Amino acid sequence: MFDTDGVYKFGDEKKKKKKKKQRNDLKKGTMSAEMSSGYKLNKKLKLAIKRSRNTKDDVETLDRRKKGFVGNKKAHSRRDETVDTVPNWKRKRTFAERDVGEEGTFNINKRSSYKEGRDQLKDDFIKENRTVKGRSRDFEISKRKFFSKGGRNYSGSDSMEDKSGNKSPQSKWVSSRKGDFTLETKERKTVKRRSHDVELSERKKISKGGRNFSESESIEDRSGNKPHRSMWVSNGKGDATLETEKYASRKFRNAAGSSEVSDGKLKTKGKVVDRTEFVKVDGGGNDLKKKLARRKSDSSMHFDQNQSKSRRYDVSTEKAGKKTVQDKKSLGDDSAVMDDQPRKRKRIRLDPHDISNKRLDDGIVINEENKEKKEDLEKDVKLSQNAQFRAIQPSPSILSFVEDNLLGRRRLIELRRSGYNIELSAPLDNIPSSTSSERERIEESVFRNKLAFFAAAKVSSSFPPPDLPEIAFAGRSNVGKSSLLNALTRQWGVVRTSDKPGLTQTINFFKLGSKVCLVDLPGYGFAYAKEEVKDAWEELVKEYVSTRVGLKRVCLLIDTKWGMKPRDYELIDLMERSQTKYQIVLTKTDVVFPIDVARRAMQIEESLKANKSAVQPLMMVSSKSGAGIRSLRTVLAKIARFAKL
Ligand SMILES: Nc1nc2c(ncn2[C@@H]2O[C@H](COP(=O)(O)OP(=O)(O)OP(=O)(O)O)[C@@H](O)[C@H]2O)c(=O)[nH]1
Ligand SMILES: [Mg+2]
Repeated sequence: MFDTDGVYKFGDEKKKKKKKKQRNDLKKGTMSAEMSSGYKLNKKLKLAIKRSRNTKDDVETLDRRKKGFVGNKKAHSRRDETVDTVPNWKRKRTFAERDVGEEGTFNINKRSSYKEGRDQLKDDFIKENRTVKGRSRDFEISKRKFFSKGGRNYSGSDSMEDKSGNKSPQSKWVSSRKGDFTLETKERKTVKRRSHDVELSERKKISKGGRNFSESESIEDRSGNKPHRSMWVSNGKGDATLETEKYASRKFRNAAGSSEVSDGKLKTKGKVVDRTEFVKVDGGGNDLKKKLARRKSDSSMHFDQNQSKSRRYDVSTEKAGKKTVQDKKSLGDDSAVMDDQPRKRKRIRLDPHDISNKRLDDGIVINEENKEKKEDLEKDVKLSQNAQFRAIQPSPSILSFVEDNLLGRRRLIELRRSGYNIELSAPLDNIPSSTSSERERIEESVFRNKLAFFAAAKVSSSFPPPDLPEIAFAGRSNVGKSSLLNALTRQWGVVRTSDKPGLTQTINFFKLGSKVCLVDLPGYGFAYAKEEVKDAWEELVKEYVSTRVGLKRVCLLIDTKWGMKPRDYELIDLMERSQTKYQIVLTKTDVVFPIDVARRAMQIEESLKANKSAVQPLMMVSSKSGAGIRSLRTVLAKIARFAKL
């Protein structure tokens, strides 16, 4: 037989007899199925070996091909397809065609040409078989190119499409390529039995996760073709194709035992994105490939998320263990999700079982609600305080006092209309309707005396002897105690002032002539000082106001804007207990409206109605504008005048 020529030349007589017996058994049909398949496979392998050795002897091969062109149209067409993929073949075929056309030697022998054509077909199969095993990278690439190029030329010519009933253009494209299916069949035959079974079981499990894979399997059964390509085709979507590519690459690795595929994209096995690029590159001019390329960017994010999954998938594929199946199962699920709802991948999918988001949101809502409620309550309290303050109706005496002394925030035009010289720094300290360009003299002679500092005490033991009646100025820090001393005496700079609370840290004694002593006390409450220091100040002040002999009056200064504070009440209680006379002096009245000055005065008077040591009337001053200063001088001058030690 021609197909055994060259094969049995290398064997001895025993082998020849054995082979002959096998051949006869095969012809008669007495050989077992297992022996038959082994015999056929062995024969093809030997043919392949021979052909690989004889690839360079061109003369005989050319003659065979020349006859094959004539005797077998299918072989001709097949060779025509593959010629594009192998440049050497193309060159040889062109030479052969030219010879055939010129010499006309192709109608020599019909039977021999038929045999030669069949031989050529088998050669093609074997060559392709070798390629699948990974021994020819170039042919692998060219085969892929051929697949991508030649598919559309045969569109609709395959009966498989009709059997499967798949109307998708992708299925047409693939199923129409009959040669592809044949190749796949050959590839699958060369795959090791074990890996083949594993792959089949894996594919079945993967197909359970996605509707499209199930459809593809049904198509396979009906068409009778290999499920691998059917999957690739019938999914009709880029994701399914990716799955197939992964599957194909795995199969190549398993079949050939080689991890080196010539395409650089395939070398990065674990990355599905790269395989997508591979499809994109190879599928030039195909709509499906364009879709894949378009959808690559959409699916890349999803793949990136599952990248670690894919890596595990590849590693575990080699092991073909239980975990591999689980991973593939999950991968199949993902692909099924992508196939079913590709657009939903763009959305941020919230896991309904993920309680963290839900609780977080709920918590935020609850907290916000609580915060809003608290804010509302606080606002209500504040509003109620403000409402209460606004609801205060000052007495006529207080209102008249405020208006007479131009207390509260006033415009310059008001001051001018009232007869004050607004050119002076403290016009309200001037005499109204005065024609003098200078300030009038202080009406109280006591306050015309020079103010002189003579003692400072941090502790009670440092207090100077009580030689003069004393008038002390107490109050919170920054309330304006030191400024009031300067305003009363018009001697600016004698007592140091600052906008920072806590400047006065000792009890400072100032003699005002020989009649009275003015005492500047350190403030209490907020101040830029350590807590223990402030506590010491407070204790010193309390000791002074409660024990100081010669203390005739304590001017308790209250900021008009803020009113009485708890520490003010503490000092008041102390002075009440020690029966120290004290008089409330509202300061900084120039920063609030006149009506609010009157309200604050009314409020404090009402709160101190029952206090026995509180001296009426409540005084209202502004060291800045000078409002109420004259009235306060008058009150304090009486003390100095009538005070006795
Ligand atoms: N607008 C306005 N500001 C004032 C008035 N009295 C004082 N000030 C300012 O309030 C700030 C504090 O004044 P001080 O006299 O130092 O207050 P203090 O009570 O002595 O403060 P301590 O010594 O820290 O306890 C200074 O910047 C003053 O200019 C006033 O009647 N009106
Ligand atoms: Mg001070």
